[in-house]
Amino acid sequence: MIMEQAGYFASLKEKMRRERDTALFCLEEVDSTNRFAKEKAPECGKLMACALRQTAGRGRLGRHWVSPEGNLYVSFAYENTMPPERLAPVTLAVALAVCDTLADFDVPASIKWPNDIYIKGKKVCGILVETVCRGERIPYIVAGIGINVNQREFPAEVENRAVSLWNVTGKESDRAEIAWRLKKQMDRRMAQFMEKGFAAMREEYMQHSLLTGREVTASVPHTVCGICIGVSETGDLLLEAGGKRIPVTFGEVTGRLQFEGMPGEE
Ligand SMILES: O=C(O)CCCC[C@@H]1SC[C@@H]2NC(=O)N[C@@H]21
Repeated sequence: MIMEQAGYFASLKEKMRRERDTALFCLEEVDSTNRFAKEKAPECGKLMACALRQTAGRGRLGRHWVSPEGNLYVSFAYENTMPPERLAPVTLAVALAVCDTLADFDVPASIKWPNDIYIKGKKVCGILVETVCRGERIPYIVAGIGINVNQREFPAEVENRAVSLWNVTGKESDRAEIAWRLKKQMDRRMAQFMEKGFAAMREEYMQHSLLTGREVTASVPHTVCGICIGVSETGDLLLEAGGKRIPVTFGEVTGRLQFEGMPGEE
């Protein structure tokens, strides 16, 4: 039984009362908060949609995001002012907003490029950014964020890869407080991104980068194995292999992630 559930939405609504520029939706159950936010954005503009559970949560690369009660499932819609060709690294800005939020609760976390959030070598949060398109234009961006908060146990097939805040802190966390902080950090990072682009936050991203200095394998789409030397000003992952610098713009990267010395790592 998750004790904080009873007050979650009431407390979030209270905190959001003065945020008049953002429409808030608190949903007991929805297929996907991202799908919901994409549908509502043209009518409502800036919005925040939270759900207790999702029946068809969407993950990256067409995967399913299993969404039991106890965790945070939230999507934000923002009006986009960035030209489409400069928009790709917005997903990295969202990852930074999640790290900023977890830091507010004294939980240091790392980013596995492009936008998976890790604590102690295990994934605590997934991010899926989608767009609302009108012809050539992209009027809205939807950033969907799933944070494992009060889930205590994971299915056997993912338990060595997934972690929750409960696993890390040993206590229940207040989702309303986390959602509220996340909203503030998202507003800040999205404004920074729209105004100055990813280059303005690249250094901070690098400080959270889980892969830098590690050997990683990327599918670009052919498989490349190299040492990660960081992230470019346009948000590409940079690998060094065979004396060459190889930018990776999209796809899956893998590497040995349970190692020492990174923020939030053991
Ligand atoms: O790591 C991933 O594959 C991304 C997972 C993103 C999950 C979140 S939960 C809230 C929002 N709604 C969705 O349907 N997906 C995102």
